[in-house]
Amino acid sequence: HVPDRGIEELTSAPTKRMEDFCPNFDSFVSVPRHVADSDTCQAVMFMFDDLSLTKQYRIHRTTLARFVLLARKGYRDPPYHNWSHAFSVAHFTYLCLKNLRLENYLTPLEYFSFLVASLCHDIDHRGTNNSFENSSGSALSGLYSSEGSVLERHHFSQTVCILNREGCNVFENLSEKEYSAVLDIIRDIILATDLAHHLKIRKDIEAMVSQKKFDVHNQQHRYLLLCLLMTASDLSDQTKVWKNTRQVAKLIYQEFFSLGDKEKSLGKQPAEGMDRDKADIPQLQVNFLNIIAAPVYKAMEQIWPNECGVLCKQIERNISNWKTIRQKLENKEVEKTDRTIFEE
Ligand SMILES: Cc1nc2ccc(C(=O)N[C@]34C[C@H]5C[C@H](C[C@H](C5)C3)C4)cc2n2c(-c3ccccc3Cl)nnc12
Ligand SMILES: [Mg+2]
Ligand SMILES: [Zn+2]
Repeated sequence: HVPDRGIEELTSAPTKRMEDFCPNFDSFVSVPRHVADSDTCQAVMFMFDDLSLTKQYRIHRTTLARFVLLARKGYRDPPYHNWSHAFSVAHFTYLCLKNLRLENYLTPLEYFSFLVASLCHDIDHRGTNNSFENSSGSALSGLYSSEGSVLERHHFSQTVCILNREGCNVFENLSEKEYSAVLDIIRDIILATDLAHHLKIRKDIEAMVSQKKFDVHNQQHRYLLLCLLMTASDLSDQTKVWKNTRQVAKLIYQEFFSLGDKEKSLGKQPAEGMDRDKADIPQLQVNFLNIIAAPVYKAMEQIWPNECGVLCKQIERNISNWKTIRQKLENKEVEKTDRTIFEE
């Protein structure tokens, strides 16, 4: 049951203008985690309106409100993979749609699906990971382990359930054919958020962006671009100011270490990055940012040098900050405690 109070508030006249949500709301320098939790659903409605999606696809306000509220309700409350993450990912997608002129790179249905998929890409996340789902023989792995990307298939399935709910389908005015195309695009985008999948295709992405060969008529090129941009949105906390990056790392390792504790209680040895007794967080983050995150935004910079330079610069600053913390720990200048790593 969707909270009616929410629908009333969301469908009545908007109480906030863009700048009221957070400073520079439509610029890459803005920090969506600074938007008040009580304003996030209204801010999502604003994004659909501001991108003219509400008008273009004739989405009733109550339908959009119900959809956003149900998406929010679909998220649980683990330290990181919660509604705040979903909102900040959808916000980065909005920034890309708005600042990178994606109407010139994607079809209208891909453009629309990208924002919807971003909002729903982690629905019903349990704070676990695919390796845990498979090794614990969970219900989700029973359903999806033969295809892989167990969690991501579940997030997609939950998204379809929301769209099938009475009065919640933001795609209700599309034809049968368009709706089926949209579901395929949303599935591809959500499956692309499995980092193991990203690692498999990133050579193809780099080949496409390096020779400035992007061909908007090439369906495979548009698919690779959507995968790149979705991963960029999923990791976008790393392109923000250091305090945000550091705070997010704290949440991620809270989630990782709780999972590691759970694996230990099941008599399993967690991976080093999930083991609170072994993980060297500054080192792990320097590696993650250098090997996985930075190349994502460098690939974007090859297509949009003027707009994405700021993202690459901020990632470099954040890497350098992790290196400074690592150096202090190595020099034994400071104790290796959460305070040192996450608060100083
Ligand atoms: C800051 C930051 N650090 C992160 C450090 C590590 C990993 C991580 O999953 N590593 C890998 C390392 C190899 C190859 C694959 C599969 C597994 C084996 C596990 C990935 C993710 C991290 N991450 C994410 C994120 C993105 C998508 C899903 C879940 C998450 Cl948590 N978003 N932000 C961050
Ligand atoms: Mg995910
Ligand atoms: Zn995510």
